[in-house]
Amino acid sequence: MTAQIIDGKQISQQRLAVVAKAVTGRQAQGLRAPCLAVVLVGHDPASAVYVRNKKLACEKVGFDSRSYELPESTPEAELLALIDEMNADNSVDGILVQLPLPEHIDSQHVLERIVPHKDVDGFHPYNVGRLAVKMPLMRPCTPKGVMTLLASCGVDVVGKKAVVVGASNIVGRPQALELLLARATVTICHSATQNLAAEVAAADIVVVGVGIPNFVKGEWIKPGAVVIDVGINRLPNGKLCGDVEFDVAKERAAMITPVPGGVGPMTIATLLENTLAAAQMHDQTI
Ligand SMILES: Nc1nc2c(c(=O)[nH]1)N[C@@H](CN(C=O)c1ccc(C(=O)N[C@@H](CCC(=O)O)C(=O)O)cc1)CN2
Ligand SMILES: [Mg+2]
Repeated sequence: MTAQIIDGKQISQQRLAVVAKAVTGRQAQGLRAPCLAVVLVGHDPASAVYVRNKKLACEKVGFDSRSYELPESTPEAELLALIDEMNADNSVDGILVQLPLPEHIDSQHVLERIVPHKDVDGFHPYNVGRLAVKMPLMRPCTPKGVMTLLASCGVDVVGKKAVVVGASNIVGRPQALELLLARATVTICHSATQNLAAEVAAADIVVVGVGIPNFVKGEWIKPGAVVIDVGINRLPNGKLCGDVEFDVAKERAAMITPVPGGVGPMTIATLLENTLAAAQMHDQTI
């Protein structure tokens, strides 16, 4: 079997077109365009690319965006003060602080400073907690984007055995909560998992986000499984690759996401969907 390659780029463009239409609709009603504030601290080259792509996506759908590019040495207190300003600013609907932050800044402090209704990344413990108690509000973009991909490809998650490899706050943990919300039977694997190959081999749906090239071997994949690769690794030759051994896995899976062009573009489309939702919630409070 050769897998269907899931085209995340195309699906993300369809989602962005829906967001763009909603912006035009808002403006026709006399409402302003949603506004996303993006904060980048330091000069991590990958983060700079992601932030630029987020700003371009905002332009594409007609959002306003504000950009704050702060030096690597920015004190945590200064960043917290900027967040306080944006929290209080009625013209800002969504606030995003690009991760990772420099070592001297406590990321959790920063993420918890954003008011939950402007937390379009869905990283505030309030929003993670809401997802855990089946009352999602702002949902982390990558895991929600994965659920959109699965739904767009007609994958029925209910009752399926889903295995999430990686337990990070950005991907693995919220991904497991999303899959549980969708009524899959979920296993989370991490660095202390005893027999990873056997766990993966039992899965109907595998989502991998560990940040190690080719970490999940193609021969572990159950024939007919759906494989979602969240990893984005830059190889010494400059090429990008995921966390799954793609060439072998694609000969066993029913569907698989490529890297690039799979989950990555969905993360940005979902961020814009969350920002639109934040603006809609904001309309209801004024
Ligand atoms: N505040 C946040 N920080 C980080 C997040 C996040 O969701 N919020 N996730 C990642 C990085 N990320 C978004 O910020 C992200 C990563 C990759 C892509 C993407 O489109 N990738 C492309 C390839 C792009 C390239 O050429 O490098 C793809 O996979 O096709 C979008 C967003 C960590 N930080
Ligand atoms: Mg830190």
